[in-house]
Amino acid sequence: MDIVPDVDHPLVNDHVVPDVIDSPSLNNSKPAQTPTVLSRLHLIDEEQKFSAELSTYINEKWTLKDAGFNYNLAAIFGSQSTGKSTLLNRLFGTSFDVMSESARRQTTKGIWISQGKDMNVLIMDVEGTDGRERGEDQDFERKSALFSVATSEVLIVNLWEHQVGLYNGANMGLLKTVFEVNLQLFGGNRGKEKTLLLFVIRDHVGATPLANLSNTLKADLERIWHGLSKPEGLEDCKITDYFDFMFTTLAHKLLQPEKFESDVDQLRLRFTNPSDPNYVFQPQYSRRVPADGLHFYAGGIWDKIMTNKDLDLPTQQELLAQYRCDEIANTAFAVFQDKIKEFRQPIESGNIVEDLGPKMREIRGVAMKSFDKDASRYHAEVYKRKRSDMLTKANTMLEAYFLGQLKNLHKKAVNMFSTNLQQALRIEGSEFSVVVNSSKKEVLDYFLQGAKAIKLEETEWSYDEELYQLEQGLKDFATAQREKELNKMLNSLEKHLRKELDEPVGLALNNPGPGMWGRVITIYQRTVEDGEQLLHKKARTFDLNQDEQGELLINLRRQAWVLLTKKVQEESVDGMMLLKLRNRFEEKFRYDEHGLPRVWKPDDDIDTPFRKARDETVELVPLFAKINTLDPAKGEKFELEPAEDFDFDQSLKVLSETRQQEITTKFKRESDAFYLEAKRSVVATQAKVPYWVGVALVILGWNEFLAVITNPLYLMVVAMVGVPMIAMWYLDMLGLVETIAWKVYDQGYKLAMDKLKETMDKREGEKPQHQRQPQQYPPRYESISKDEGDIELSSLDKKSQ
Ligand SMILES: Nc1nc2c(ncn2[C@@H]2O[C@H](COP(=O)(O)OP(=O)(O)OP(=O)(O)O)[C@@H](O)[C@H]2O)c(=O)[nH]1
Repeated sequence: MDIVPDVDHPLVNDHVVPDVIDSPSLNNSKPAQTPTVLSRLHLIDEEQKFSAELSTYINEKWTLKDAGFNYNLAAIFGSQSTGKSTLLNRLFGTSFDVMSESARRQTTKGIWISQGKDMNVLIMDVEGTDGRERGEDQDFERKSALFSVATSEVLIVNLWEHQVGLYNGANMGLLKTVFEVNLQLFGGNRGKEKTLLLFVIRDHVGATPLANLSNTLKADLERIWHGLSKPEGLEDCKITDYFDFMFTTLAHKLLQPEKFESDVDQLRLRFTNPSDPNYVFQPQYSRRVPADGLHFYAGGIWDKIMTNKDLDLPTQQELLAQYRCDEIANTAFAVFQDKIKEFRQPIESGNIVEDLGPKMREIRGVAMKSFDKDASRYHAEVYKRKRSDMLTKANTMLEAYFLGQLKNLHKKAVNMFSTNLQQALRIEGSEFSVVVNSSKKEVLDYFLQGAKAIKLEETEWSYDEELYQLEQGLKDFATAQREKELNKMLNSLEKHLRKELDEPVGLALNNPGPGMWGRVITIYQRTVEDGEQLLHKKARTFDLNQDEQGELLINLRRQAWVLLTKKVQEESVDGMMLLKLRNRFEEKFRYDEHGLPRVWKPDDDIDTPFRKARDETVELVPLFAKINTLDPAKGEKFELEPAEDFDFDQSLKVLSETRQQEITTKFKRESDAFYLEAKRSVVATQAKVPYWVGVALVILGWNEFLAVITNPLYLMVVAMVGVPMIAMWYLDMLGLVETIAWKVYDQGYKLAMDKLKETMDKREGEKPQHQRQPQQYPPRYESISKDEGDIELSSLDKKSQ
């Protein structure tokens, strides 16, 4: 086999990642005792494909995920088989393939990358330049040079001592390529991003001092630089604008192995010890690519190189920053979203989340911190932009909760206002306007405090609109509440008015007479005065203005008046009127001037007092025709302002002409009963049967008497009819029986006549038209005159006799 491991290494198969390698110690030349896992990656293979595993290696195998900028990247260049891999393995403890001593063939193909042992340094072992294996095709050489310059801070140029000064050697061709691609990459950014070229001169036997060798190399480099065709505007640029140079030598590995080892140890310090005067990873060489973004950045660059597009590093760095910042933001945002989820349910169900402001602030802060930690390493402008995007996005999501909480605060404030108002108004003597103002202040303070607590910094959230809405809402609520309370007050005032009016007015009307309406108006005026005083007292409580007070007073007077007229109407329905008239009539007819009940004697004149009493009573009816509004106190007529739904004149009317007549008629009929009763009481005292009539009755009726008492049937009939008759006679109720009998007779007669008329109509209808006779009916009950209420006194006299 051609390929053998380095003399100090165990066997390493070509392109196979070893599991365990005994790496040399980095601090001294003795081999390390502990086996160490070191993984290398074929970053760009022979097919020029970029490995998709770089990210996995960085994050998992090399544990550089959180290294940020705290890592360095170097690449090694040089002709084939010049001990590049050997040097790297020695320097960094890596496990790159090394060619066997015997067969001088290319071992490194493409680009390999590995982490240095116990250090945050990544090393790229680049395929050696020679042209022998790839023929004259320098394509890959150029591509790999471009890739290495774009990504690495330090380029190690490996060459044998005897190659120094051979201007046309492979190394000089390589360096020319490096210079060209560097100009292509950083042409416009001169001085900003420099690359360090570290020349390692191998197999230095010591005949020519390093200073001479480096001067020769420098001269060659200058010459190459001058020979380059530079881009426009950069014709005068110097090589030192883009490169720093460092030169060192290593002893012959085979001839001076110990010296070789100690040289390597010294050289390693330049890579590992920042305080070393020749420390290579200086900040000016950094490509500013955080470790977690290297896979994207390097992949993007290789992609550009392969597609032969202009490779513009700043753009690449911006692209990287955009990609990574988005990735970082998404990760941070996922955690953020998960955390804020807990607010959703309570806010949507109308609750107020305690400490929402501090909680939102903390969750947002954690998300932004997590973003800042990783993203701040990237392109400053992009980072700033992405940070602002993320903040806006987070604020937008939180704003929904801010607004939701505001709404809930608003609702709660209104509820508090309502409860406070209700409670305060229940307290006796509390003034509405004072209660409203203090409650309003309290709930607005509550709302403002809650709203301020949830307004986060770096937002343009505003609660002004909600505050305005709340103020309006409270105002409307207070107005409605005031209206309600006012109505309540007016209702109780109405009750008060009714109480004040009802009884006195009823009394006044039950004692009808000329001064009746005067008394009623006096009662009304007194009630209104009382009501006005109450209203004035309440006006202060409700903060009523002059206009409102004036309107309420007008309403009060009208209301009292309506209540009064209602009472008058109630008192003047037929039943009440008849009662009033009957009472007055009884007073006059049944009682004497001393107020004692009258007992009529046979010689007494009943007709005259009856007529007088009835006429005087009937005279009262017209009094109820209309309310007389003459105020006795002022001596002038009282009047109320008319309104749309109130007609004062109409309200004065009590009894119409027709109703007056009806009531008069009804009353007259009722009074007849009193007259009859009076008459009957006189007849009863007159009806004394002579004694001989009794004797004659006994003698003449003896046989009949015996026939009756001996015949059970007769006896029963006599008992059934006679006993009730005797009882009624005894109780002086025969008059009533007589009245009923007459009524029954009258109704029976009417029914009979109607039936007869019906039969005759029927018969007449069956006859032909020319045979029909004009109808004649028997006269109705004769004793009822044309004016039904007026019973002829003569006929009444006849009947009573
Ligand atoms: N003379 C001498 N030979 C060395 C030195 N270092 C390594 N070699 C030998 O040089 C040969 C090539 O070594 P590699 O490390 O494979 O060289 P390379 O440059 O990586 O080779 P490619 O990857 O094929 O380009 C091996 O046989 C090594 O033993 C050295 O310092 N001096």
